[in-house]
Order: sequence, then C-alpha cells, then structure tokens
Amino acid sequence: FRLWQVKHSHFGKNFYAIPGPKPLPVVGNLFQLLSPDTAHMFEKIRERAEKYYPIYKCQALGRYYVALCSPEDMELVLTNMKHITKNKTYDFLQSWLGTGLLTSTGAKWQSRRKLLTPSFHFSILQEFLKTFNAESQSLVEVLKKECHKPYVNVVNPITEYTLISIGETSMGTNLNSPGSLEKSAQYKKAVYTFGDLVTQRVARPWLFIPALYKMTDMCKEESNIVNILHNYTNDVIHDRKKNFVVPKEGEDASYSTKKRLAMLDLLLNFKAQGAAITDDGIREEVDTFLFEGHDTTSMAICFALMLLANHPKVQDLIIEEIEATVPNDETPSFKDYQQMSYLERCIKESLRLYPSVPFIGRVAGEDIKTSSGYTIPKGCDINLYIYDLHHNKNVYEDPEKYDPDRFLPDNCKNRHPFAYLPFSAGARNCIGQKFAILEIKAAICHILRSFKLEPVDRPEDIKCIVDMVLRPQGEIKVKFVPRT
Ligand code: HEM
Repeated sequence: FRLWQVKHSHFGKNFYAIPGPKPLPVVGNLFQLLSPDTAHMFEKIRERAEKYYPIYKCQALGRYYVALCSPEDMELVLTNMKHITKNKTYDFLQSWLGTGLLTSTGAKWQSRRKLLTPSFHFSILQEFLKTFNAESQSLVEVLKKECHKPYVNVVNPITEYTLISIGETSMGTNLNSPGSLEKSAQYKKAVYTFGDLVTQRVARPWLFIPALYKMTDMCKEESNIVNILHNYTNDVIHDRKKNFVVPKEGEDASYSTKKRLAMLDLLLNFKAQGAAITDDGIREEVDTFLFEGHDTTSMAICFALMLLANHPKVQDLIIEEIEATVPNDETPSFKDYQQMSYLERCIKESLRLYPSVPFIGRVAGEDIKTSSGYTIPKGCDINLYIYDLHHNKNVYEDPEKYDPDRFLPDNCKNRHPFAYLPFSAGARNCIGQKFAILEIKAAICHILRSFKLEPVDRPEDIKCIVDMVLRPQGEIKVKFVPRT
C-alpha cells in the first residue's frame, strides 16, 4: 500500500518519470546496488552514469535518490541555498563527525562556516607554508630511505605528510612526536575501516533502520572504531589546550597570525570568550577538519605522483618551471608557489581524473526542473557524481587522457563553469581548497626536485573503490630515482 501511495503522489509521479535501471517489485534496485566488493560497486556506478547520462534514479526498500552527472544540473543544485542540506549518506558519518561543518545544515552550518572561514585566510596560509615546506623536506628524507626499493607504495608516506601537516597547522599540535606515531597509525587505519563500514551500510538499505543496524556486528565494530577516532581527536584538543594561551587584546596568539587564529585556536578562544560552543562542538569540528584536511589531500598527491611517473615530459616541464621560479634550490615562498602556473595546471588535471571527493549528496529543498526536462521532487535525495562529470566525453574530449593544458585559460574559456568541481561550488564549497593546493604544490615541488619518478602502476592498473574519499583498491606504486 505504501508503495502504491508513493507512486501516485506528487513525489512518485515525478520520481518515476526519471529514467534509470528497472526496479523489481518491492525491493526496487536493491540487487543492482549490492555488489560483491567495493571496487565492483565503483564500476557499476560508472556504468550507470554513462548509460543514463545526464540523470537517473534508483530506489530500494523505501530509499529514493536521483543521480546527476551534467554541469547544467550540478549548477542548478549547487547555486541554490534551498538545497544545502546533505542527504541520508551523511547521516552515517555522524557517529564520528557529529554535526560538524561537513554534515550540519541550516543556522548551525551558517554560523560555523562564518566563524571558521577566517582560519583559512591567505595570511594564515602564508604562515602554514613554513610547515608545508618543512614537512615536504622531511617527506623527501623518508623517500630517500625507500628509493633503493623497486617501488614505494606512496599512500603510507604521503598520508603521514598530510596528517602531520594538518596537525601542525590548523590544530597547532605535533603529531610526529614518538608518543603520537602509534596512535596516528591506529587513527589512519580506523578512518579506512569507518569508510568501509559506511559503504557497506549505504549499499544495504535495510540497515538504514537503526533498530536493525544496532543488532549487527557492523554496529559493534563501528562503535569501537569511533572510540579510536574520538580518543585521537580528544588527545589533539587536550594537547593544544595545554599550550594555548588566550590572546589578550592586540596580542599575537602562538601558531596564528596577528589578526587571525588557526582553526583549533579560534574555537578554543571562542569558547574562552563565553560563546555558545561546547567541548563536543569543538570536537566535532576537529574530527571534521582532521579527516577532511588530511585524507583528501593525501589521495590527491598519491594519484598526482602516479600520473607524473607515467608522464616524464610533464615532470620535465614542472622542473623547468621550478628552476625558473626558484633558482639554486632555495625554499619556495608563497609568491613562488603562486607563480608556478604549470604545476597548478598539472594538479588541476590530476584532480579532474581523480577527484578526492568523487560524489556529494544533497536533499532537494524544493522541486528542481532539470536541464533535460525532468522534475526532481522536493525531499528527494540527490547524488552529484563529480567523478562522472569529470570523466564524461560530453564534457571533456578524450576524457581519460592526462593533459594539463586543458586548464590553459584559452582552453577553459568555452567550458561550462560547473564542468570542473573537485572542490564543489557555491556556498558549501570546500573551505580548505587553497590550503589543499598549497600543500600539494609544496609536496610535489620538493619531491620532483629530489627524484625522477618512474612508472610502476599505470592508470589503467588502478581500480578505485567506493568510500568517503576516492581510493585505490590496493597500493599506488611509484619508483623514485634520486636526481644527482
Ligand atoms: C584535494 C583536497 C580536497 C578536496 C578535493 C576537497 C573537496 C571537497 C568537496 C567536494 C567538498 C564538498 C563536500 C560536500 O558538499 O559534501 C568539501 C567540503 C569541505 N572540505 Fe574539502 N577538499 C579538500 C581538502 C580539504 C582540506 C585541506 C580541508 C581542511 C583543512 C577541507 C575541509 C572541508 C570542509 C570542512 C568541508 C565542508 C564545508 C562546508 O560544508 O561548509 N577540505 N571539500
């Protein structure tokens, strides 16, 4: 009866008019969504996106969503404040991230976004650059010890680099002390396990029912994992609290600039001023930023290194640019990195092929008339597939080719403004995008100055999996040859 009711409602009439894989009675598309493994699941999503471009619908056991892959439809959703609420998938992150900036909505999201934006101001990023340069140099030293091997799985050392960097910058904490290393390793493992649990749950709509989920071993595992994740962030906050001195009027705070505080200092200061934020409120933001601020940039650097290893001429051009900008192996300044426009194009192209956040989700806050004439009904979940937008032949010629020149100003000018969305767009775009690009530039610049990269994995060898962040199923292997 419920299904009949939905089918004949305003919601159902519009939803069922949208094309998509044929649903079975009662279970809908359940068997198309369930896959033996997360790499297979990843492939299936790509197949559906190609077959039904620019829009399709899926439905399983009372869960309804519409998938979008075209620039026109992405623009409709991302530019309208009515659609800023995240969809059901994000609810599964809340046991870990609470309702921090990534998962919250409405007035809470608005006030936190306003509060936290200054902690990524470019004057603070200039300060952070000291850390990115120093940590990139430490990364090079780690790679020097590994480069005699036939290859390095870059995921481990690069994740170490990005985790230490976000700890040192936004959190004002040293995650590289002897006591922290084991905990950091546990934390990184827990992030992966959490992502896997969420993916398994999203593919099994019956586990959306809390009472059923609570009876599973997955739920028990999730609560152990969340404990590990929260203990880690509690330590970060505790450590910073010990060293943080509330700045007096007109005084500098350590780890921050004259006028602006780094992210955790800003929250601690906000609380010290008597503002309405609890310790849990601080923890949910630290959880959010520690995760978003290291896992995304780590995967971006790993995929970029693999692509560069496969494109020696691109490496040569980057080296030429670095040498022209910063001669004599000097440490690049903020301005130097800004001038490295070829390096920036290479990173952009790498993020096109491997967007660290491959999809984002929203709820339609009102009916949406799509570019192809369908209506997404109010209240429906929407998945925006950034990965498929970036790989679509309607949007990019020869989409699988790595070609940094796609981002030359002349080659961009006729492209739809929503054709390239690694950092999303609109009000809920990535707050850390400038931080990310600077951190990635510093790592690649230091690595290429010290090593020539040779291919081990080819792009076609790498299978990605469905997760919160775009990841390979296994390793990302690159050979590092020291430059003499
Ligand atoms: C290559 C690196 C990165 C990529 C590709 C990336 C991508 C994205 C995307 C696509 C979103 C929108 C998510 C959504 O709508 O659900 C987002 C949001 C966000 N990102 Fe990033 N991100 C990166 C790095 C970072 C860094 C370094 C930080 C922090 C230091 C960060 C913090 C956040 C936060 C807090 C949000 C939520 C913003 C809001 O809803 O107001 N990200 N990011």
